[in-house]
Amino acid sequence: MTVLINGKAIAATIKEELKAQLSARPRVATLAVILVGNDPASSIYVNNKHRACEYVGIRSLVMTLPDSTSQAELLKHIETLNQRDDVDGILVQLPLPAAIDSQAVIQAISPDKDVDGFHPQNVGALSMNHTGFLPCTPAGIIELLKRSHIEIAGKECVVLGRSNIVGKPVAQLLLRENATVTICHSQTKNLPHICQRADILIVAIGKPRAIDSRYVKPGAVVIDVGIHRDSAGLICGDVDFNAVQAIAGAITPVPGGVGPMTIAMLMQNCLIAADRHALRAS
Ligand SMILES: Nc1nc(=O)c2c([nH]1)NC[C@@H]1CN(c3ccc(C(=O)N[C@@H](CCC(=O)O)C(=O)O)cc3)C=[N+]21
Repeated sequence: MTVLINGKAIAATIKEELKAQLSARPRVATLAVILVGNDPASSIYVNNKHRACEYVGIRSLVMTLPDSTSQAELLKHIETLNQRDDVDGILVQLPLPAAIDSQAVIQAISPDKDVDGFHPQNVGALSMNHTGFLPCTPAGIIELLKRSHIEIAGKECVVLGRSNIVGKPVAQLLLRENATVTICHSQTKNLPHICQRADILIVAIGKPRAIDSRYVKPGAVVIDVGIHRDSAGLICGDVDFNAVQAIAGAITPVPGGVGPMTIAMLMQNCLIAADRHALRAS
């Protein structure tokens, strides 16, 4: 019997917990989100984040800037938000227009307000097990495994993809949880063979339905980070769900798997940011 890992339900539980904690704080937490341009997927995600904020009781300020915004203008907005004492967390939705250097933008965000966990200081903190902000998708994956009572310590984990926002940080977090971790990428040889080793397979390659049953050991846990809209308009992941669910021990659906957990972890990071902010001010 394959277990369907219900990220939507687990995320709802976490948001419920955060709502209770936030309501006990004397000061309302505030997240500022900057969206540059009008990519339809980005608009959906930003909207989902805004709705989650409203639900848990975080004040959300969404700043929508035109596609023509210059890097200098964007940096000026970030600097203003860095200085504002009523703003606890700052998120600049990615991807940014090609004319803007995302790395420069990420580095401009105060590490104390970097609720995405993308600033080099927070990336370094993750690899050294220091206090920082964990990136939301990787943190959401670990939380999904823990709340599904899936043991990580000692397990063979294979991560497909080496991006800065998912592959590399989720590998770090799995390592921190005492897994044996292999990271695979576009130049990995014998990919199906290596994936077959995995007790836990994390797929973050950005290719619709690319991973089928040849990559999966019977009974393995499969976590699908991808999100795509196919030619028929259906939302799908990087995993061919219908093919893999027959063989996996547990699997996340898309939608309703990792995506909602990313947002729940963002809400958690906002609470943490607000608490640390209050502590610094006291
Ligand atoms: N600075 C920054 N931080 C991010 O965290 C960030 C980003 N940029 N850029 C894009 C990716 C992607 N991402 C998602 C968030 C929610 C869903 C989500 O809510 N997914 C729903 C369905 C969404 C739908 O209806 O399309 C689900 O999987 O069930 C998906 C993807 C955050 N990202």
